[in-house]
Order: sequence, then C-alpha cells, then structure tokens
Amino acid sequence: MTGKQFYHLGFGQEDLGNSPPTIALLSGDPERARLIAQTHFRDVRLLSENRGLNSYLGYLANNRPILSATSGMGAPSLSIVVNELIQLGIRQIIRIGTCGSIQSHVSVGSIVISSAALCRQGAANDIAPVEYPAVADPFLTVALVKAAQELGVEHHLGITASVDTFYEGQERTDSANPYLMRSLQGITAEYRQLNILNYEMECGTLFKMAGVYQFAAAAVCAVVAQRTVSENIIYSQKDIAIENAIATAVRAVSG
Ligand SMILES: O=P(O)(O)O[C@H]1O[C@H](CO)[C@@H](O)[C@H]1O
Ligand SMILES: O=c1cc[nH]c(=O)[nH]1
Repeated sequence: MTGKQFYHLGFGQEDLGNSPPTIALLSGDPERARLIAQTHFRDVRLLSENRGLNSYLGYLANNRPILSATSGMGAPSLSIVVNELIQLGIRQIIRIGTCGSIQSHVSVGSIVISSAALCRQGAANDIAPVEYPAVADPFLTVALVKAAQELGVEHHLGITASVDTFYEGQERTDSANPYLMRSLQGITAEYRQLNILNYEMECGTLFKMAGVYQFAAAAVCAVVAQRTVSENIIYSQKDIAIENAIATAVRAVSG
C-alpha cells in the first residue's frame, strides 16, 4: 500500500499504477469478488481487505485493467464504496449480484439483467429525489444481453425491485420478526403484476448514483430463490447461477 488511501476501500490512487482501471465489477460478497479476480483476471493483485470490502486489481485477456471490488450488502454500504471508486477514476460499474425471482418464468439458475430498478431504498434519497429514475446504462446493458446470448446462458431483461431488507422488504415471513407490516403484505404479488422480475438490495441506488455522478452502471444477478414457490435459497443451483452471471459480465467487458 502506498500514498493516500480511501478510508473504506483501504487503497488509493497510487496502488492502481500507471494505467489505472476505469471499470469495476462489484459484488455484494467479498468471496465473489475474489472468485471473479482469481478465475477471470490475469496478474491479479489484492489491493485491500478492509472491513470485508476486498478489492482486486487485474487484467482482462485484452489487457484492459479492471477492478473486482466488494459493495457489501445493501445500499448504504454500496453508496460508500461506489463514491470512493468514482473518486479513484472508475467510470463503468457492473454489479454482479444474487437475487430472488418473483416471476414464475424466471427460474433459479438463470440470470436477470436489470434494465431499471424500482428503488425502495433510503440511501438513494440522500442522492436524488425519490422520483429520480433508477436506470441502467443502455450500452452496458445491451453488452450484457449480447454476452449472455453468446454464452447460451438463460437470461431475462427487465425491471428489478431494489429494497433495503432481505426479510421484511422482500415479504419474508419465515424470519425472527413476528409481524410483517400491513403495507408490505401482498407487495410481492403486486410487483409481479407490475412485471417486476426480481428482488435484490443494491441496483436502484447504484443506478441513481450513476445518473447523478455521471458514470455508466449495469447489473446482472444470479437467481438463487424462486419466490413464487418458497422463501428459501436454492443452494444446489446457486454456484452455477453465480458463475453464469460472472461469465456474462466478464464477456460483456472483454469485447
Ligand atoms: O449476493 P449480493 O451481491 O450480496 O446480492 C444480494 O444478496 C444479499 C442478500 O442475501 C444482498 O446484498 C442482495 O442484493
Ligand atoms: O431472495 C433473494 C436472494 C438473494 N438476494 C436477495 O436480495 N433476495
């Protein structure tokens, strides 16, 4: 580590070398950030492991420098990481996440590429008004779709619901909370009728930040739960779904 470090990321500009990356792949899970770097980048260097926000610098096959970084779970943590990444010169961010499907045709094991997000997230309200659109970058999004097509990965393009909680906000009742507020009872069925594809916890705030800060953001999430059937995570298909999401994002930025 050299020079000024960002407080949360734990590394700084000088750690990125003479040809700093302008693109970052961003995962909620630090283990996914490590997996992406170690299996898809060459000449990988661990930049930091601060607060579980593991960050790796590496190169794509086309020699483009790239970061694999960790957002942590939820919009407040993501907002801090993204703010610091943008200060470091990152101009394109692809979130590689996991999600729960709320449509019967969006199966566990497939991936969802978000065209936009319904943003029910408190952190985003510190960045832009609630009505501000949470929309993905069209060019990165088309690149993700094209990559999924070329890889033969089952994919769905559409609107994502980004919420602040995994349990209450996604209408889970199998939880420590004995009372789900009336305002949340039935919300999943309503979102289904509104053609929302999936639940996750970061895209909406990421997309609003992209609009305000002027960078390009997109998201691809592995479907690991099917909420038309149960509240459970389907572990048997989790790893393959995540690998499909990672392969899709890496191919999209490798062209
Ligand atoms: O797998 P990640 O990227 O963390 O994404 C999803 O998983 C977490 C909840 O289990 C939330 O962060 C949600 O958005
Ligand atoms: O159901 C799910 C699965 C992963 N991540 C979520 O936010 N929800």
